[in-house]
Amino acid sequence: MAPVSVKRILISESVDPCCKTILQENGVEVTEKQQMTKEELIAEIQNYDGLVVRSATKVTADIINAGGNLKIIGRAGTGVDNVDVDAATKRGIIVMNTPSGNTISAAELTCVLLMSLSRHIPQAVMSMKDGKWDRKKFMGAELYGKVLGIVGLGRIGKEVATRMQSFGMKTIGYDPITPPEVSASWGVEQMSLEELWPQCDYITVHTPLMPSTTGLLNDTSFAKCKKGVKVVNCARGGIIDEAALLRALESGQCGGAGLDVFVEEPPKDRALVNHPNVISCPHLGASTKEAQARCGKEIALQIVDMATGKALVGAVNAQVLVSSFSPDSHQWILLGESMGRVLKACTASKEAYGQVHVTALGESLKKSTGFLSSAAVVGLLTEGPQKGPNLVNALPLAAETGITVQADHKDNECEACVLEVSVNGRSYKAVGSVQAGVPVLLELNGSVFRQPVPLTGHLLFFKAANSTELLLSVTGVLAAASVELQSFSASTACSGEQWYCMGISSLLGDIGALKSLVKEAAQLTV
Ligand SMILES: NC(=O)c1ccc[n+]([C@@H]2O[C@H](COP(=O)([O-])OP(=O)(O)OC[C@H]3O[C@@H](n4cnc5c(N)ncnc54)[C@H](O)[C@@H]3O)[C@@H](O)[C@H]2O)c1
Ligand SMILES: O=C(O)[C@H](O)COP(=O)(O)O
Repeated sequence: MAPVSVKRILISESVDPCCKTILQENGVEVTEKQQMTKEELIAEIQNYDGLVVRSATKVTADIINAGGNLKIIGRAGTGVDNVDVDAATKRGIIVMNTPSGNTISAAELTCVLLMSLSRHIPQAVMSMKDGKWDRKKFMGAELYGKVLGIVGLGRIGKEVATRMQSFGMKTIGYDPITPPEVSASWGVEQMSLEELWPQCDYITVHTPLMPSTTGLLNDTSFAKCKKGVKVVNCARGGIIDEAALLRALESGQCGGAGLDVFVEEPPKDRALVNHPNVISCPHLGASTKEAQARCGKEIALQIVDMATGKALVGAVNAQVLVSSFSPDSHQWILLGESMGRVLKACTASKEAYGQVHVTALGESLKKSTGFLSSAAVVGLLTEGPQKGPNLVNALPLAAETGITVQADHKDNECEACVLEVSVNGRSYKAVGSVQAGVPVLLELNGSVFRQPVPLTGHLLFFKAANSTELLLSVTGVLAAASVELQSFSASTACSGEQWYCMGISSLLGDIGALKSLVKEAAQLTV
């Protein structure tokens, strides 16, 4: 992919100083401004190409839309639920995170909360500070031999499991994606949630917050648990329904809760925090020197790699772009975009495309179907030289305008890209390739060019019946408009007509001057 120009970055939260240093060492101007109000951020964001946040900055659609130059939102951490990723994608902005930088710290805090719950450590500490010596009140229970249910067996879930196994806990779990044989290899037996709830002495959740995980532990699931079950939420507020948790604590169905995260942070409603069987932290899972140093460094390096076109790591909304960072991909992206623009010009379509079908031919393009189809859609949807769609938002924009995009790959001796579009029941087709590092057009609507057409500069396409006078007349029109002919290519005849392409020094002021000479004509700059 072409490097994304990132010159100015705003860091809106307390991110490790190494982030700023790395960005500055790579020529990026960095401004740090913390605790801005939403209005202040909206006013400020237009001055930046990038924004780096942790979890406290709510990067809402109105902030994203105010960022006219924004190209990248970097999350120095894991959860991106504070970023409106859909709004960013629509605006063509890459969102990236550093998902493994704080895994160990979050897992360790989870283990600390589990241990604290078993021995009432925070309550005992407070009682000591109060001058008491209460040995009876804080009778605990061993973790040894107890069952720990882990909901969400990703990075943190796995680290929690292996650590708590060393205390002799039996670890069971549930995850819809992690295969049971994988979790079994690190000692977690998977089962359905229905089977899991009644077996657990402790439950800890490690999923992202999304509709399917909101309220995972609720009145119904608490009712299925052992009486006195203890729960930990070090993932996101709301995965354990807060009102249901309070009810379960009050009834004794839940024997204790360790909470690092809340639906509202800081929580205005203090009922849970103040409950005697709740121990809580102000979202400290990632607050270690090591985690912050990792996340700060990783997000800075990821942004630098993206901006220099080296690699795309950690993007959560632009998977299709990952393979576009290989050294050869740049010219193929240009090809896809140029072919889209050629078909757009030659169909002169003011009507929406119904279907777009991109076929990547040849072994080496096997992983390129994603970015080739996005690039072709960029070309088809681009309206002029102004900032238009890009590889991040092309497919969502196509879907929004009712265009169906299909992409596939076929084995072929030579590498090529075939782009077919349908407009109003008519089909148009272009075939192109990259030859000697230059994107070229090989075929247009069934007519094969005798010489590949380099897709660069100002191009004039026209279709007409072959005749010697035709070319003289067309060059006459060019000369009259002081336009120089720079290259020429003609296709083989298809149904008695041929496509011609001329490289020209500038676009014709009035392409209508060719009207009486040709059947179809289009010009564009690529
Ligand atoms: N408290 C903190 O400071 C802190 C620090 C780091 C991460 N986190 C949070 O911890 C959570 C987990 O982080 P991670 O790095 O392990 O993420 P991860 O992506 O590695 O793992 C999440 C797992 O949840 C699973 N999952 C998704 N839907 C599920 C469902 N309905 N039921 C069960 N499992 C489901 C996924 O398949 C995945 O395996 C995230 O929400 C993250 O934001 C909090
Ligand atoms: O998802 C995360 O990475 C954690 O919740 C940490 O958030 P923080 O960076 O705001 O501490």
